[in-house]
Amino acid sequence: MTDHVIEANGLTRRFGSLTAVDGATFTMDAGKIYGLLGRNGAGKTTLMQLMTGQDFATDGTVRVFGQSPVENASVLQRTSFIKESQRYPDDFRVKHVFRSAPWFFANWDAEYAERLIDDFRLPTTQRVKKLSRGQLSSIGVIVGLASRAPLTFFDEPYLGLDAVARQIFYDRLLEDYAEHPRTIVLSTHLIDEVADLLEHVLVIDQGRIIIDQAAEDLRGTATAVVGTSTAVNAFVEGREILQRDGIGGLASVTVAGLSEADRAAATAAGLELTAVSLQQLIVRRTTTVNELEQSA
Ligand SMILES: Nc1ncnc2c1ncn2[C@@H]1O[C@H](COP(=O)(O)OP(=O)(O)OP(=O)(O)O)[C@@H](O)[C@H]1O
Repeated sequence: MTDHVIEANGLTRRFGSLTAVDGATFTMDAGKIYGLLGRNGAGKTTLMQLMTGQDFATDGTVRVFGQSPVENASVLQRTSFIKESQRYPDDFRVKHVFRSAPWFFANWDAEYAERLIDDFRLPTTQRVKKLSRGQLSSIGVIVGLASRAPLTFFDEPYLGLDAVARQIFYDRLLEDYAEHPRTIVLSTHLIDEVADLLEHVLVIDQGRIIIDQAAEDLRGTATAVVGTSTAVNAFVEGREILQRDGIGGLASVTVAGLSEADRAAATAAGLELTAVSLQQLIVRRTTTVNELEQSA
């Protein structure tokens, strides 16, 4: 027995000739915040639909709480999936969304939802279809937090949310997670904004999981080496290069995996080493050499 909340094995979803999710094998544990990151069309939403039983795998398996999620009430009652494209009945007002939420979520905390409604300044008597894009997103964020589901997915939850509302979301998420640990999967393009929240990162590119690593370890996997072109080029020779920039006689080259001895050697050679942000790292890992050259 393992305590994996999710176990995917060779999980694959094809749409005709397009493979949206391609042999994904990974696990997710209880009580961790995961980032599911990748470029547009990489397969993030499709993967989340497979994990929440809203779509069927073409090949491979996914087990959620040890079972298949498809039409499985015992799994789905423990899962909250907040989607950017969530639709509500036409005549629904904001308060109706929150009144109906306890039907779907066993752990729903109505008092907490009330507090979040105040934080996000949501007008409860307003019709949902009249809400602004950001207000609609705050409904999803509140439902995701107050549902306290043991497994919560946020798929791009903040379309239209302003910077203040996004910060409220991050703060509440961390506070509530500390009191009620659960598995949270955040899919987003705003990688730098959420970087400090994430404990583990899965990066999907063209349907394949290309990074599956603790965020802490991932941060140390790339370093920019800056200095004179001659010194930088000599140092990076034979290493895995993720990005190369330069101007005049100066160069900045991002390389993978430097040991302590490498770092000491770089410093001794008069080179400067700077950390690469999670966002920069992922951009570099999911950009082809051609695209990098074109953008240089
Ligand atoms: N129902 C479908 N029928 C055909 N193709 C689909 C379907 N759903 C998704 N796709 C395709 O599968 C690929 C992955 O799409 P998906 O929505 O999972 O990407 P994503 O990583 O969530 O992208 P984004 O960040 O832009 O939301 C895309 O090429 C998309 O066009």
